[in-house]
Amino acid sequence: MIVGILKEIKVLERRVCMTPAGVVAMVQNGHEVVVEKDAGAGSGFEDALYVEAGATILDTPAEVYAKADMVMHVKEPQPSEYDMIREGQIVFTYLHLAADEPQTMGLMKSKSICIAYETVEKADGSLPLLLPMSEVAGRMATQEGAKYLEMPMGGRGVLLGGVTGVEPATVVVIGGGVVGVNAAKMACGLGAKVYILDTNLDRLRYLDDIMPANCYPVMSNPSVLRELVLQADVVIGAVLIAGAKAPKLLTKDMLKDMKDGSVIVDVAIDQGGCFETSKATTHEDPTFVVDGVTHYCVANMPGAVSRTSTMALTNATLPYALEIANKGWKKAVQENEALKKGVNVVDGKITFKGVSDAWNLDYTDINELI
Ligand SMILES: NC(=O)C1=CN([C@@H]2O[C@H](COP(=O)(O)OP(=O)(O)OC[C@H]3O[C@@H](n4cnc5c(N)ncnc54)[C@H](O)[C@@H]3O)[C@@H](O)[C@H]2O)C=CC1
Ligand SMILES: CC(=O)C(=O)O
Repeated sequence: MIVGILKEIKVLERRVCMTPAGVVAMVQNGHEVVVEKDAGAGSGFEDALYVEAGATILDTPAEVYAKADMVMHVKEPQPSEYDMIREGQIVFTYLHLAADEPQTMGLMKSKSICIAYETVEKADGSLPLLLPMSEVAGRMATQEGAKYLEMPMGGRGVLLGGVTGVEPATVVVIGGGVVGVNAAKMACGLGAKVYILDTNLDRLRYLDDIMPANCYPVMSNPSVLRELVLQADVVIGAVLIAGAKAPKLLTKDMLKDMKDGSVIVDVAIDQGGCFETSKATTHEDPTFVVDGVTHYCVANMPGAVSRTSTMALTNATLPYALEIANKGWKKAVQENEALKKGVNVVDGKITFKGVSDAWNLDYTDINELI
């Protein structure tokens, strides 16, 4: 198979979807790899390293789309790319289609096979290709919260951990999954008072066992949330209903009673966001203020720490990319249930329920197509 590695084009997105080490593995398995010029430069992987690994460098995305059987990205294809995608081509990347109607339509029209990293799901419910970026985004969420609490950044001038004789900040994390735990771990390590909310009692029990003493796992419901966000200096949104739009948990009404200069970080923005006032921002202009509360809503947070993220992401995606390349998408999906859950669009048909529900489109069971 010919595998195409595209350069990211979202604002200040510097990750790349395959390291030179990944190219070596592809080539060893008998595949040809074409890499768009400078695709890895933002993560410290120059073109020469890809050539040494056995890849060919192409100048433009159009050439990569024209040549490859499977194209890989980190972020979703942008509108300028929809018409370059060929019928029957495999597109393997983050898609987040339940939050992006134009992209859903663009990919349906392309008649390609679109496999979303974020909906690949193992039998235990874990999301192996979302997990590494959730670890990064969770850890970053606390850093961003701490940064925007500083007075020169428009915050209320509170140090997350406090100091001797002065109480620490209160951090409320909504969602106790991978993002939530990583955010809470960082906030606890810095000495904040941390509440972590989830609706899954087993998960809360687990968090109660493993988290440090300054972390309080709490059952999430609207009245508890209202009470806690009023005390909060930082609120981190980290809920997920896999592949579906995020529920709006922090309402406009709650927001207006929050402390002036407090910060909310909506990590779930890639699934539409879990705060009513959220709208996606970019690394170029990451924040905006509503009712005195700073909103940080960057949909590709890990892009800011591109080298760490590229390595963490490709550690997870490479085995799946190799399986698709080695077997072809149909056989790979027939033999790997986790990968099957990643298939969102096939030949113009939506095969992921969360996406068809989000846009009122017909749903086709993937088993009818393989
Ligand atoms: N903005 C960015 O750059 C990035 C965003 N993300 C996003 O972060 C979100 C969270 O991802 P993960 O932590 O990996 O998911 P996860 O599945 O590990 O955790 C989600 C948690 O939310 C909980 N939950 C669901 N509904 C809830 C509710 N109403 N109240 C409280 N908790 C609730 C679930 O029980 C689960 O424990 C996803 O939307 C993911 O796509 C992930 C990485 C990067
Ligand atoms: C999860 C995701 O969309 C990202 O890492 O950008």
